Amino acid sequence: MDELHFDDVIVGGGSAGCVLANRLSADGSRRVLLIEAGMDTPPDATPPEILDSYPMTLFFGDKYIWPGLSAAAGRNAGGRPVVRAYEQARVMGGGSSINVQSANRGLPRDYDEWRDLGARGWGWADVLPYFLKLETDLDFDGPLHGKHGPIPIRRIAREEMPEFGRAVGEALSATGLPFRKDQNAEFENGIFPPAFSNSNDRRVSTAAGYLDAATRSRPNLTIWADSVVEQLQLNRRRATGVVVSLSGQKLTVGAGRVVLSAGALQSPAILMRAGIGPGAALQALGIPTVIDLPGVGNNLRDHPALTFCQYLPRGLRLPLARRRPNFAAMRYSSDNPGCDASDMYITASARGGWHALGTRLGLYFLWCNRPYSSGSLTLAAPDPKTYPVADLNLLSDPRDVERMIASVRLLAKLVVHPSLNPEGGDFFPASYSPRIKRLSRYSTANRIVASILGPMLDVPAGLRQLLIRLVLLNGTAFQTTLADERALEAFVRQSVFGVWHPVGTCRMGDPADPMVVVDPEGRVIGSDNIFVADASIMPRLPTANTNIPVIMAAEKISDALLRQS
Ligand SMILES: Cc1cc2nc3c(=O)[nH]c(=O)nc-3n(C[C@H](O)[C@H](O)[C@H](O)COP(=O)(O)OP(=O)(O)OC[C@H]3O[C@@H](n4cnc5c(N)ncnc54)[C@H](O)[C@@H]3O)c2cc1C
Repeated sequence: MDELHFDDVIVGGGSAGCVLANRLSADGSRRVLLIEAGMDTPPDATPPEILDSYPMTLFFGDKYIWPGLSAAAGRNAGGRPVVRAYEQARVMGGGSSINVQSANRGLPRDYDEWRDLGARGWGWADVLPYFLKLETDLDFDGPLHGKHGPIPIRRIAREEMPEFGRAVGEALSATGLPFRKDQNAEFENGIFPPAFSNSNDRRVSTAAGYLDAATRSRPNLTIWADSVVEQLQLNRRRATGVVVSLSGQKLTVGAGRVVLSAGALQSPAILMRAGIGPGAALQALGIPTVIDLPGVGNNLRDHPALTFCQYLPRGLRLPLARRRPNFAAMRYSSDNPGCDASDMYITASARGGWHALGTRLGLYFLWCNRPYSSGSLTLAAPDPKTYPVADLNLLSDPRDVERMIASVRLLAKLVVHPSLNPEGGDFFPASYSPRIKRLSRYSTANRIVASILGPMLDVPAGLRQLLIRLVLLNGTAFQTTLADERALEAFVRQSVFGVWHPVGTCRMGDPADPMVVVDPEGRVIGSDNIFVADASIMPRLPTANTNIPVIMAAEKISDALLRQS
């Protein structure tokens, strides 16, 4: 056998790719190659910032992301796309190595919806065994929890909450929603302690959980890091291999099967460059169509989100030594006509940044968990070095913008609570504007700037609010925006961004549906041996962050691939 030939070539060692590498190589008769563009994170040499329970420094630097990647998020007042940086992982473990570690499954109705949209065999009863398989829940057991999987999941009990956790719980409970304990098994609305893929206050990525030392020592598993797949090679509808760029050298690797796990932006781009996608658009770029699949790149979805900060009185601040700052999550219903229940989500953290400014600020994420808007991903050029064009097209559906506006109002009302800080002027949008992003990067210069700005916030409220307005808000108090319907809508449209959950660009479903890209086993429609297993295949967003659903999907497709071997 040719030395550079593998039975399974997995493209992308992210949240999904590491799962596939483990599960497929468990069959000792198959030679498996995992190729990751970013650096490796072996068990004994994982950088401390990746292990850190506090992740915010990771994605405000270029080391572990695709530098310069951007996406159109909302539209400005003139209807023009607002293009913003869109951080996506480039490191072993992918998103699971840099994300916030929130570990949510979503709701049973999400997967029943996938099934009803044509993804046969992906209803809640079908996917639950894979949610159980992937986890070791450190807090709960019973029929809805796994105890033996590679990803540990834990929460911080209310009794162990620092003062901020208790205060924010009290503030959110003004909604009348009950406190609940387990967002992965209680499917009603409520205020939950967030669940995290984390053990002993250390991140457990899929690289850590699935590519442990024992798995890495399997003789039939080869792992190439710092290696970029530039091309999928085809003979008609069959993949024969991939072209890899490795330290400036190009290498061709033969493959019995190719599994694309390069994420929702890159997997469809790899397909399109190989001639699998919307025929007319490919031809316009001079790419001959091999399989005309109009759904490739279509159906790009993310949860529309906004972020806010609140100045915290001294007693609510979290010492930097306590790493994990997230203490509450609220799942609730907008009650907007025509919208599903449990469609909105708010999380609260006791730290707005890693520096002296951030430690004085609480951070609130607000997002719509059941958006109706969808966008698209297109190729700008056939060249693999040119990023695809991502248009999240957030808020194109009026129901999405209406719900975001109402939720901003709700959050602004809830947090101005005596247990937190009753001063309305101390609550203001962060929304990761370019200015806030620059200040969030981990650097000595920012440490110095923040160590000057931070203590300046501890002045009397009037002065502080003036400072916030002038330095962070371009002059206009947020309360003025809140009081003006049109200004608030313009703010929401301008500031909305995706919460790093792109999905749907290689939608899974019924092969008879012309917009479907992969069948329920992950096989690209019309191809012999090309599969997609990552966030791209999701027909719709789950009512949750996407990492745990991606791992579940990778487990399920691994099973299907093993059955075919
Ligand atoms: C900043 C951030 C915060 C997030 N927070 C959370 C959270 O708290 N909880 C949660 O559930 N979800 C979160 N998410 C989302 C979640 O992490 C993703 O949905 C998930 O990681 C996607 O998994 P994936 O396997 O589809 O893609 P990825 O994990 O992105 O993996 C794709 C991998 O493929 C590699 N790759 C791409 N192209 C090539 C190529 N041509 N050659 C070789 N390798 C390639 C990439 O480098 C990457 O490592 C977050 C994501 C980000 C980016």
